[in-house]
Amino acid sequence: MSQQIHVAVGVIQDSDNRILIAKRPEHLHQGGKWEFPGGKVEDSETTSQALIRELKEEVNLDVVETFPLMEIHHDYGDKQVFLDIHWVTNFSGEAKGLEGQQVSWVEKAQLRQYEFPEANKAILEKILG
Ligand SMILES: Nc1nc2c([nH]c(=O)n2[C@H]2C[C@H](O)[C@@H](COP(=O)(O)OP(=O)(O)OP(=O)(O)O)O2)c(=O)[nH]1
Ligand SMILES: [Mg+2]
Repeated sequence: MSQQIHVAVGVIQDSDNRILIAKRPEHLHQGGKWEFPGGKVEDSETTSQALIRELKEEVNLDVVETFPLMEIHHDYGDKQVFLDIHWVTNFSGEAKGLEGQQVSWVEKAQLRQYEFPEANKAILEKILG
């Protein structure tokens, strides 16, 4: 039986109400699709510690405050994920793809034009209403 992967995910919104998305490198699971930045929660850390660490490592942002948004369990067949998703509206720094990935600030109304992993459909429903 394969283990579920616990992932801390940030829906990062700036003062113009734009959302930060990043393109997953092709060689990764769900590669080539756009995602909300985040990554695996390590055994030694809380979800919020993981989120702070991942957003610094991946997109160069210093998180100040987060609020729980939703939790999603999804089975991709080859991988089971538990996405622990938080709003991030309070942060500092300039967003940069520090792992070479493309990052983009997108108007909410434009988000549906991007291809996301299947599990993200519920996130889009929630934030777009
Ligand atoms: N970050 C993120 N991951 C997502 C989203 N939607 C979704 O299904 N996932 C899945 C894809 C991956 O299977 C998993 C995240 O794992 P990952 O490999 O990117 O984790 P990581 O950033 O810690 O990367 P790694 O260096 O440990 O490999 O969650 C999303 O919006 N953001
Ligand atoms: Mg990641």
